[in-house]
Amino acid sequence: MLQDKILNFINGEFVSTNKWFENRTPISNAVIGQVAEAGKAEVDAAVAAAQAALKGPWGKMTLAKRVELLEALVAEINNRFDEFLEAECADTGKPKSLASHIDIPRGAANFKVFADVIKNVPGEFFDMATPDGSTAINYTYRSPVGVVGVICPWNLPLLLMTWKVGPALACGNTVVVKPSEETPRTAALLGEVMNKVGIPKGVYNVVHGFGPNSAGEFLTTHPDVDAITFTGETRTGEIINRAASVGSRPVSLEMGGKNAAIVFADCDFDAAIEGTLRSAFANCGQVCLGTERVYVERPIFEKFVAAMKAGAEKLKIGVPNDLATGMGPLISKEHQNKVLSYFQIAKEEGATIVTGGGVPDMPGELQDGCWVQPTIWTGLPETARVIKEEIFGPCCHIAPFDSEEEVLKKANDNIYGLATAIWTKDVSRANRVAQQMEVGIAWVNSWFLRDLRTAFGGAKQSGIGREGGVHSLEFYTELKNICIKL
Ligand SMILES: NC(=O)c1ccc[n+]([C@@H]2O[C@H](COP(=O)([O-])OP(=O)(O)OC[C@H]3O[C@@H](n4cnc5c(N)ncnc54)[C@H](O)[C@@H]3O)[C@@H](O)[C@H]2O)c1
Ligand SMILES: O=C/C=C/C=C(\O)C(=O)O
Repeated sequence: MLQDKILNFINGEFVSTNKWFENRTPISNAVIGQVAEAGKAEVDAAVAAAQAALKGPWGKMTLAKRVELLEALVAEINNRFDEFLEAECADTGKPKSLASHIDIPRGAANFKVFADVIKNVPGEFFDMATPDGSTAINYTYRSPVGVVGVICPWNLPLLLMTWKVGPALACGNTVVVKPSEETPRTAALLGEVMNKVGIPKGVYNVVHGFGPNSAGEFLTTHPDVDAITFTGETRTGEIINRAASVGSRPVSLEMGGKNAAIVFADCDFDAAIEGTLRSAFANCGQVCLGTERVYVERPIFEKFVAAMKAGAEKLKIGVPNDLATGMGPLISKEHQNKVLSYFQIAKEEGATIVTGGGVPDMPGELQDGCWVQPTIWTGLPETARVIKEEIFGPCCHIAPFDSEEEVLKKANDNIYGLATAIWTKDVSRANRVAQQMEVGIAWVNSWFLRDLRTAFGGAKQSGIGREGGVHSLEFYTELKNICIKL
């Protein structure tokens, strides 16, 4: 059953306020709930609870017990899998077939992987000679950074939130989470799970609201927040980076992308088409790692465009519960307007519209939903805005190329540097191109294939820092060197 009132979660309790905002489902744009917006007072209370928890039972807990609790979280998320699925699909409109494979299982896996990391990570040790002929030993010790402010986007709400809350808790921190105003449900539901498994009060807190002059700003400018981790747009990340600079607090930023796929003529054609269709249209194109620029070696260009067109036109646009649905709606009317404005810009820039470019006909109440067609363009110059700017919708431009040098230059000519997908059977070339791509993540003959122990993050304006596996420890712990003269 979906809740009609979505509350803040502070110090182990669900907290209402006297200011509410609407929770809408993008499949029809209907209001399906009301969310209690946290003001300064609630953010203060959440941060104070998180500070207190650091000094309480959580701070004193053994690593073994913490790991046990994280593993209990995994089990309880899995117990309540269907509720998480329902909540995520209500907020986002994404197909259940997608959320049941990606969003919710990763919500659980994000706790498991960091429980394992923290159990197994070794420290560093150096033995040294001292000037007086004696010796000293140096070893490292990791302490939590403290209260971590977690600011989340709406595209993969539970997945991206737990990708930060998992390592934060594994390392012994406490958190105050600000979910996106578009997708408050799963963060609130996780509060119930925290209580059920016995995570001490104040360790996990959720404050709902917006960015400027709301919970987001109150949280990131709060002097008792010790570190801030953010996923979202680059422009918002810059504001958060400035907020974090007050008090010199550590910040981790996972931001926008304008990712290029590079398809060589020797690729496994069917695999390249399947992967590129997924990377352009999965989650209605609302994946930071998604492909919006495709470069295809000229001998297979026409064939590739035709196969992409056929694949896009086969995608069934529909509601979450329909297992045949291949693509849901965009997140909101505001975002639909943004994406449609780029569809218009593409026309004005002189693009050839291979397929899509508008709003699909939807029946009944779905007419008011935030739908757009999967869209493919060709024929634009590299300077076009739809090739330069992140759109975050189900669309891509496909351009031919003739040489490796040319395609590398084009693919790298962007302010973003998050991810790439390279399609070729030539392993030497794959390695050469991957090394020269200015990105944090390079996939070869795959896309969104995630081993959670690997480093994840962006180059250039796509991010600062890396999270994942032991890399997360760099951000979520304070590394201390202890030197003992013997
Ligand atoms: N690199 C990655 O790992 C990654 C992953 C997912 C999404 N993204 C990016 O996220 C974007 C889509 O998400 P979005 O639209 O929710 O991003 P957004 O930047 O609009 O919002 C993200 C969060 O920041 C909050 N926020 C906004 N202004 C704020 C302020 N002044 N102070 C504090 N908080 C503020 C929002 O309320 C929301 O919770 C895309 O650009 C996408 O590429 C990046
Ligand atoms: O939309 C962005 C997707 C990010 C994915 C991850 O952060 C991940 O898989 O850990």
